Amino acid sequence: MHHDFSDPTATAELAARAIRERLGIDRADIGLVLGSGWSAGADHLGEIIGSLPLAEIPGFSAPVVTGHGGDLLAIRVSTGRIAVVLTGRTHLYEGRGVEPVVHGVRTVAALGAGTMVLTNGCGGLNPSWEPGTVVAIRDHINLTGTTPLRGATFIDMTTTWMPELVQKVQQIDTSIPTGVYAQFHGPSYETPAEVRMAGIIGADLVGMSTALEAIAAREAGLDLLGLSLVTNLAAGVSPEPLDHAEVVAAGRAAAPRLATLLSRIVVE
Ligand SMILES: Nc1nc2[nH]c(I)nc2c(=O)[nH]1
Repeated sequence: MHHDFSDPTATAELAARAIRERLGIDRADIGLVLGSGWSAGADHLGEIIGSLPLAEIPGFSAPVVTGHGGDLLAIRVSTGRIAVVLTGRTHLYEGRGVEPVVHGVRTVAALGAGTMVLTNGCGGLNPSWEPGTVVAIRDHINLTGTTPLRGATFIDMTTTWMPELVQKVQQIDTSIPTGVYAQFHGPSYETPAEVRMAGIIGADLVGMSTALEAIAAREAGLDLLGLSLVTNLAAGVSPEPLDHAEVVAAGRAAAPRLATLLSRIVVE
């Protein structure tokens, strides 16, 4: 499939055209990326208009993380708005460069959407945030050493994570705290020392996605909301070593609540 990112905007337009033609929609109002643990997030959003394997859309690839959907869904929510849902994402650690990582965000913008919801699974630094805790991202720290921006694109990042959308989430569910998300390159999890560093520089969450997508969303002028599912305590926060089975179990247990939360955010 098409993986020419010499002109990322043109590739996003190609992807948007393929989605319009194949799914019979002329635009989208909101885009969502479903990260680890959020796969049920699309279940109650509305009537599925159609779906496409990501690998069939220009610029996208099948996810390398098994168990992650790998489709793009178009859904008509009850208000008549169109949601485009990406049930998989490309991570920086796949070594394809930064453009494929943010291609989903740019494609959603090319479809005319005004809002982007990025969800992810992550490690938590706060010991009281048990696996299954949902945290609304209020700011991020990009520790990847790269960026999707090229040239003199000095964009302001002050309100990258739209405060009004964070407030909306907290009105929907007052138990949801806010936090600062730090993106590491991955694919290794952090060492305890790296987790301590992340805490010292102000992070509450550590992950391997989302910050680069947020930069692209800011560049595209999308209103952005980020929701993290704490699937594990970050390395060193608890004496237990990281256990992938625990990550999967925490995501599965939280799934019904996440689906309800997303549907209320999208519809209200
Ligand atoms: N970097 C990082 N990414 C993650 N993704 C998940 I799920 N848990 C973690 C974690 O503890 N650290």
